[in-house]
Amino acid sequence: MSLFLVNRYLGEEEDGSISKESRSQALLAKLQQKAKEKQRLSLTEQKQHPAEEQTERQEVKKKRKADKNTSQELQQHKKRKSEVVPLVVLDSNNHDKPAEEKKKNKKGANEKEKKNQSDGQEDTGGGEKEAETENDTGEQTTGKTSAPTGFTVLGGFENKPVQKVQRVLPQWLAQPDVIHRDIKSNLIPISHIPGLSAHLVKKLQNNGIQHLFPVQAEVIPAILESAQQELLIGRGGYKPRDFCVSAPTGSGKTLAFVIPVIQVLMKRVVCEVRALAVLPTKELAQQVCKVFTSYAEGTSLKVVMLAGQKSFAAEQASLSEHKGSMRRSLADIIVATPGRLVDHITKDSGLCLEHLRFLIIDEADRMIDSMHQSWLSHVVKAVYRLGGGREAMSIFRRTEPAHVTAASLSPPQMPLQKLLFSATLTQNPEKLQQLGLHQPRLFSSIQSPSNTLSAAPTQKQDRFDFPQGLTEYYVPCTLSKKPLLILHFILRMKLSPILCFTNSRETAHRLYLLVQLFGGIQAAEFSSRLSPGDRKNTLKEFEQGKIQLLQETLLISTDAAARGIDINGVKCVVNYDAPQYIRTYIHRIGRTARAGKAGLAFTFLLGIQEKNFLQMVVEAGSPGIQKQIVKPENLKGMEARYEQTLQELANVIKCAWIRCGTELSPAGVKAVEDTDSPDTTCCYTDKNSPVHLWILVYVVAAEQVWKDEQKDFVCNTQQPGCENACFDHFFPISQVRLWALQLIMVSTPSLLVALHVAYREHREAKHKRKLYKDKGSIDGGLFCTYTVSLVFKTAFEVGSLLAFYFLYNGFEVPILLRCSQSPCPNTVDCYISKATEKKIFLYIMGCTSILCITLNFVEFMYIVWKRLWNCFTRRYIPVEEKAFSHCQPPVSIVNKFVSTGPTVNTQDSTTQPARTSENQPVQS
Ligand SMILES: Nc1ncnc2c1ncn2[C@@H]1O[C@H](COP(=O)(O)OP(=O)(O)OP(=O)(O)O)[C@@H](O)[C@H]1O
Repeated sequence: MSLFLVNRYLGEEEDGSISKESRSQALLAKLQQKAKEKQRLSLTEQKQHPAEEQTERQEVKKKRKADKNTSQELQQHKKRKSEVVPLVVLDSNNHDKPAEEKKKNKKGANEKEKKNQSDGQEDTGGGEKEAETENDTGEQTTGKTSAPTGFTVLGGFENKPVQKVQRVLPQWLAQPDVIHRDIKSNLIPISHIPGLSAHLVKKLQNNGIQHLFPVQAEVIPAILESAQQELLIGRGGYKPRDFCVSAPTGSGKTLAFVIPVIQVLMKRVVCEVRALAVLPTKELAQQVCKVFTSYAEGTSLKVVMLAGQKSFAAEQASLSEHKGSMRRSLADIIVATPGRLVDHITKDSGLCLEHLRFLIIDEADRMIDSMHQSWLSHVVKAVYRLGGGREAMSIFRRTEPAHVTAASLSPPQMPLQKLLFSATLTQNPEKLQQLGLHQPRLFSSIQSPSNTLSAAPTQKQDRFDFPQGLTEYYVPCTLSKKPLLILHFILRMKLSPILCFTNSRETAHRLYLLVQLFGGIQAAEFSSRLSPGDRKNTLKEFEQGKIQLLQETLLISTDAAARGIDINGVKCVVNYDAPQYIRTYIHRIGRTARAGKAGLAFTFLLGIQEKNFLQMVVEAGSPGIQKQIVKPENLKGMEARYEQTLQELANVIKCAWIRCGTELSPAGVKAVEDTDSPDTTCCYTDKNSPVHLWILVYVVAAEQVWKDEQKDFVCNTQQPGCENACFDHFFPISQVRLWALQLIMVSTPSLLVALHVAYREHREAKHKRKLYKDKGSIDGGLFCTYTVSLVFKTAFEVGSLLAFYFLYNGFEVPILLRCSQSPCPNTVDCYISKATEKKIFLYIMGCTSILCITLNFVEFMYIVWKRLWNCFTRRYIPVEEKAFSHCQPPVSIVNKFVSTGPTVNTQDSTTQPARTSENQPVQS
């Protein structure tokens, strides 16, 4: 019925020069004028066709009457059917007709309306007609035509297409302080940063930092300036503005808040919690806590972490101590995860946030997503806990932020300043609103149309910035080829260390087992399967593996390591499974190309994923993702071994099921592997087992040879004691016992190795995953144990051999011995039984010892040589690898083994290398 269509969004009428008031006045005048015109028109029409109208009215009346009858009938019918609620049909005209008929009517009405307009309103112009046809404004038009005659039509101006609402960002979001994207060419010397304390300058220099990155150079002075009035009040008595920082991954955001917060808090007198950094995961909290601790060293500031790494009680003890009724805070800066933080707040564990000055929210977009946990409201409540009573009058009185008025500003207030950091900060004001920011100021490196007030209305998603040194590729593949591809990347393309992301922990685990069985790669798994402690160790070992240049290193991870984790020296990130969200993609690939370095990111894409993924990446503002096709020939060499590994994996899984009867765990798999494989570390000790068995047989045989030793030692004398003295002289130590002693001594070092191996197995079983390298290799501490054991074994063998030689006159066992020992009266003749047999046995023992010494020596030389060889081959990196490590455009390295087929974008052609010897696989 209503014909007022007021377009609230004035789209094309917008003119920057016209003020809002004048625009609305103009609109009002226009509306009034059009209403008058319409009224005049309808009056004229009424005068022109009074007879027609009369007939029409009668017809309408008749129709209504008929409708009324019908509706009454219907009502009665329905009443009869169910006597529940009487149905009142207000307008049977449309409601009782079938849908199709209604549509027809509508359409007809539309057409009629259009005709009327073209006939009667020639002044509306073609453009409007077009607009009406384009936009299906059926409802409004129907409303217009179905207006019963006899009513005064109000307004009645022509329909306009409904304008799309333009996204107009608040000014602080639309016009941020721009941060340079290129780190390398925008380094700022520390000395150029105003207001940085000497202590921090020295600390930075000690940590090898001479220049600050652009984000640090912008944000640090800004935060320092906002805290110029020390801790109590903001500048000029006002609350300081909150800061939001959006900069690419690896651009140094952590230091951008650590440095100013430390500098501001350094001057505090009483220890109270004044800074709280909230991070989404334990690993991140740990990382940030480490940076805070490092820069707080040498000051009286205390940093405490609340992330569940320690027990709740231990964390509680680290927060405060009580002396009588007095509470003393033990923390100035707290780094926490939201869950644990809320635990401490709600359980009143002694965490006092009443003096909180800085609330740092790192990975802010993720933290906004976790807002349903209402951690922020808990924090805010804890901060403004001081309510009525004595404190209300205090100078430190804090009230929750509300509208700024003269009254609210009159008492000075200790402000709570929020600092938000993220590489993918949302530009959605509704989301940001949840954080209750106070006059926020945005620092951003994004140069997109969204930075202008007339943001593109078609923009479906936020745009983000990508690290400068990053080169992105996608690799079209099939599901079955993915494992082969990752093996190819690591073994043939030598892109190690690789950080490989999967979408689920099951995929991560399966891939990990496969790579382990394939061999030649030091792989580790990082997912929620592991305990936090193990995750920490895994990251550490992965970094160390890279430092030690041990082997090809691969970390297979779920998105647990996608955000914020700073792993030193990751050359290449592989998205084994394509990420579903652009933010996930940006954070994953951001684990490489950090701090201005170069890096590669590969995404394996199935045919079905290609279109959507590429569209998502391009819309997010990627500088360009290139296509790489790995030729099937390049994978051929590995296929046989891969097939074999798949079979092995199937067997291993089967055996694990049979033996363990449980879910396949690395420990279970290892147990099966160890028994199935002939070359295990356990077998180093077991390898000696046949030898020992053989020796045992000897011992038993020797017992037979020597059992009559003293009984059959006969001397030609009656003098008591002489025979004993002579036997002792010629056999100072029983040969059998000496030999047994030799066996014990030689076996002891092997026992040490066995114990070490058992300890490692115990650790792996405890942590339910494989912690050590290949079964056959003696790595880490086991290498030392094994080498020491070899040295000792050899020494014992040599010692026993010498003992035999000197004690038994060079393995001589004569039949007749001449003895003149006391108490023998003179020289007497003594006879040894089975002398020749004993001599032969001694020779065999001697030869066995010599053989063992030789074997030990050869083995020792072999493992030392192997170790040296590994170091040698690793130290001398092939020229092309060196080129890569010196940040040459990584494209050439990629193309060493990757051929480019038909490409999607033109950049591909530039990445195609000439087929030279350099492009051949580097065989180690
Ligand atoms: N001024 C600097 N000079 C040299 N290295 C720096 C500097 N600032 C930071 N770094 C190093 O850069 C790396 C990345 O820094 P940081 O982890 O703070 O990045 P980020 O922006 O927080 O990344 P993300 O968004 O992934 O969390 C770290 O290893 C850090 O030590």
